[in-house]
Amino acid sequence: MSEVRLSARGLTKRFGGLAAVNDVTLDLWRGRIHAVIGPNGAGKSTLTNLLSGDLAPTAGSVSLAGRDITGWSPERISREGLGRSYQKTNIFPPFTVWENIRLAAQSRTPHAARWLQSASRVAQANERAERALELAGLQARRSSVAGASSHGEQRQLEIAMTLATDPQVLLLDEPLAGMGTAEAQRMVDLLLSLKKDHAMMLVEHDMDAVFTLADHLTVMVNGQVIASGAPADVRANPDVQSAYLGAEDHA
Ligand SMILES: Nc1ncnc2c1ncn2[C@@H]1O[C@H](COP(=O)(O)OP(=O)(O)OP(=O)(O)O)[C@@H](O)[C@H]1O
Repeated sequence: MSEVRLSARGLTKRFGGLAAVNDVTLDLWRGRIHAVIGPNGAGKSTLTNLLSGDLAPTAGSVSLAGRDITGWSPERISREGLGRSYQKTNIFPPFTVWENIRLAAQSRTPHAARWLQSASRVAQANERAERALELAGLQARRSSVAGASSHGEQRQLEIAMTLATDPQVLLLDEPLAGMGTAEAQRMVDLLLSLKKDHAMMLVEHDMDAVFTLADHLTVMVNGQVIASGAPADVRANPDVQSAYLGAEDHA
């Protein structure tokens, strides 16, 4: 059965006089992909930063698995089960694919415990890394130098590094950016395969991918949610068509 893993209520972020995110309420459910779309400057990245703890909200609250995490640091939120990938690749290019994933798995260990790495902690990190490598379909690339991998493989690696922290919730910021058709299809398949065990929020400009992947679609314009619901209903909404497409023309 689906369950809410992450909830935002009345989330607002002001930068001076600008409300970059204005009273946004949304739920992320395990087993569902929730896509957030909107023209440039709509507030999608700011919303993602508020959910991950990279920004503190001006107003509103966020809860993860029923626990209020408003104002927590990104590291603490990550340890609590939220994984986030960034628009720009975050990998260590000279290291191998495996080493990158292994480092990400280790980052899950609290700082204080890293000096006292017991054999069981090392084994747990190795297990998480192994599982993430497999989930992301990167077994064949295990020993490749990350920086020498294709753009698509680097984005896959980033997802694997996020998975290595064992998240319940995944926030994915434009995972298909800069990909060719074949790479994009591989990423779509990967995201679909991760849906069952995760609650996922996807910020993406590739509309074909959005309509293939999304179970729920939210449209933002000027910091506000103008529509949210089943993708077919949202697509047919005249407000979305005029506001979103109208704004996109001027983006
Ligand atoms: N740190 C900041 N200081 C001031 N204004 C900001 C800051 N970050 C974002 N903004 C403004 O907030 C608004 C929303 O920006 P945001 O990057 O969240 O939009 P977006 O929907 O992610 O856009 P894009 O699709 O281009 O990534 C924009 O007007 C932007 O200029």
